[in-house]
Amino acid sequence: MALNNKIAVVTGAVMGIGRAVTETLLQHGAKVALLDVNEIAGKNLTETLNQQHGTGKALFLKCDVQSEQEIKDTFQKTVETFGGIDIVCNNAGILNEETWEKAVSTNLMGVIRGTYVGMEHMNKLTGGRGGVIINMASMAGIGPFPSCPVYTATKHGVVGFTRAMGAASEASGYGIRFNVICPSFVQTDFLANIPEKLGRFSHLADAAHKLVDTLGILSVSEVTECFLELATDESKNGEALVVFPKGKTYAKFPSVL
Ligand SMILES: NC(=O)C1=CN([C@@H]2O[C@H](COP(=O)(O)OP(=O)(O)OC[C@H]3O[C@@H](n4cnc5c(N)ncnc54)[C@H](O)[C@@H]3O)[C@@H](O)[C@H]2O)C=CC1
Ligand SMILES: CC/C=C\C[C@H](O)/C=C/C=C\C=C\C=C\C(=O)[C@@H](O)C/C=C\CCC(=O)O
Repeated sequence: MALNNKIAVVTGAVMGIGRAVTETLLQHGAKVALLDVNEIAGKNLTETLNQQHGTGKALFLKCDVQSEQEIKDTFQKTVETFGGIDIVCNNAGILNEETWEKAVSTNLMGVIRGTYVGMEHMNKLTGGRGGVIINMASMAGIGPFPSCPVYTATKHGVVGFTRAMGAASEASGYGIRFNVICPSFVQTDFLANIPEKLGRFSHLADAAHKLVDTLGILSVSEVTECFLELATDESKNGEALVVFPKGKTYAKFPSVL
């Protein structure tokens, strides 16, 4: 699928990986709705992006992915402004083992909300034109990360949900592909103040930092390369693409059948 003239929604679009995904989409000729809780930075970024890529290519919409109503309203506004939705990147996520219910609501339920509302506009069976939904998980969605069990659970949930949605789409004819990216550590503000974010597991922060040293740190562009591959390659559906500094690989899962 070529990205030129496609319409995309990115959650958590103002910083880090979401911002890089947004910039990549714009560079490839797509129009992007940037959804984020950070209104001031979001508006400033969008002004800059419109100067770089052309007026009206980027649209900032304040949205907390914890709110189904805000997701519905902002996706609707995207459709009214740009004329449809072809690509959704459910990227917004936090690490906080203390306020763990917020982490579940943001990382897992936010992805499910964004997926289901996105489908209302994209599903070919209900008048949409199909497209691709790419969710942001983590390597912690593949293996257990002892210092952050709830974060691990949310990311395992995102991987399982996305794979199941890929299979459901194929079986139902939605015309939407569903894929998930599982990066190891990425150079963003997300990695700041890790011990504070681990709550009752802050005593395991040193082990987490050692893992960062062992695995190394990815640049956001290494993640956007994965995004581009999963967005443009029409053969990819229900895939989990794991990326770490050594390279990227499609995850293989044991079959229970
Ligand atoms: N940085 C890393 O090492 C890794 C990050 N990830 C995942 O990638 C995604 C993005 O992470 P980063 O860019 O590193 O984080 P970041 O902290 O740099 O940026 C997150 C963005 O999401 C927004 N956001 C947070 N809560 C939100 C909410 N409830 N609704 C809407 N927007 C919200 C923030 O305002 C910010 O713009 C997350 O899902 C994270 O779990 C996955 C693997 C590694
Ligand atoms: C502290 C969390 C910071 C960032 C989270 C982000 O999503 C990045 C995750 C990157 C790597 C994930 C690693 C997953 C680890 C596993 O698969 C484990 O099974 C490895 C085993 C031990 C880890 C060492 C430890 O923490 O004790």
